[in-house]
Amino acid sequence: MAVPVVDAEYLRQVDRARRQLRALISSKGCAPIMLRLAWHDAGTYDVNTKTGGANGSIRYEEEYTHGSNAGLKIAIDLVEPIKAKNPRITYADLYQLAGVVAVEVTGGPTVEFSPGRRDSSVCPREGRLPDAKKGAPHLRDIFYRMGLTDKDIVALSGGHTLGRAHSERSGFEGAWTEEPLKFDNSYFLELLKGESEGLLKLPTDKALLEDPGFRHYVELYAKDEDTFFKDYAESHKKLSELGFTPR
Ligand code: HEM
Ligand SMILES: N=NC(=O)c1ccncc1
Repeated sequence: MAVPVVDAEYLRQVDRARRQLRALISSKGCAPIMLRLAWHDAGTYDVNTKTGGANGSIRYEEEYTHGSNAGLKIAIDLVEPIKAKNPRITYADLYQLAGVVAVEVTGGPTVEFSPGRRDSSVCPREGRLPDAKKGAPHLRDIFYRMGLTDKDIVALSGGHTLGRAHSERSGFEGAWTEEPLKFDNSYFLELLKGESEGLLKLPTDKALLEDPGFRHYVELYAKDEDTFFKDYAESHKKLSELGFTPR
């Protein structure tokens, strides 16, 4: 699909959509699923073939019906009225803007947003997102394929400070933290605390503790929330621009 022309009107619609997303996400408490939508659209990127990435393809039934995307049609439908009111914005930009606003309205760091992502009608085959039942080697296979690093893997896993698992979607159940609508470093504090009644730790979450390369960052972020926020903002921007080069 065509590369969007980011002119004054496009930028005006981005500002308007940002305000509308803030209102929607704050009023509905849907920051977690919006962040998951943005990450699942972008996380299909393959740096070797330059396919997938933050291109809006998750809006197609072929992709949102992938097992790993269970539940995300809710987020896709929630943002559709904002797309209708701001038609110049691509879905690719809108989904990433929703992810950035979700982090902002829950008290997380400001993530820089550059508009201009083009929409694609090509859906990647299922299997590009991580399998929660696996461990460190799998995490590296998946995220290195995106072009991301160990630091990105741990910082971005901090996104599990928000929201919860739903057994009917993924087979897992529960939140990772005591305050699932507050973006902070509590995911890392809970990881180091060990098992807590009622809180979730996925096998992939536990892998961050068992692998020395990952554990270094878990301990850093548990100790220093400012450093977590700085590193998270950088990694989230990288994730949100997979397959896109800001002009
Ligand atoms: C590191 C590999 C990852 C794995 C294996 C993983 C796995 C999962 C699983 C199984 C769920 C539960 C889905 C459900 O049942 O509703 C989930 C939820 C979630 N994930 Fe991840 N995730 C990963 C990385 C990320 C990243 C990078 C982000 C964002 C930066 C993220 C953000 C979220 C959020 C916000 C939720 C909660 C959604 C809700 O409350 O509806 N995850 N993740
Ligand atoms: N955040 N990641 C997820 O929601 C997820 C990733 C892979 N499989 C199921 C769910």
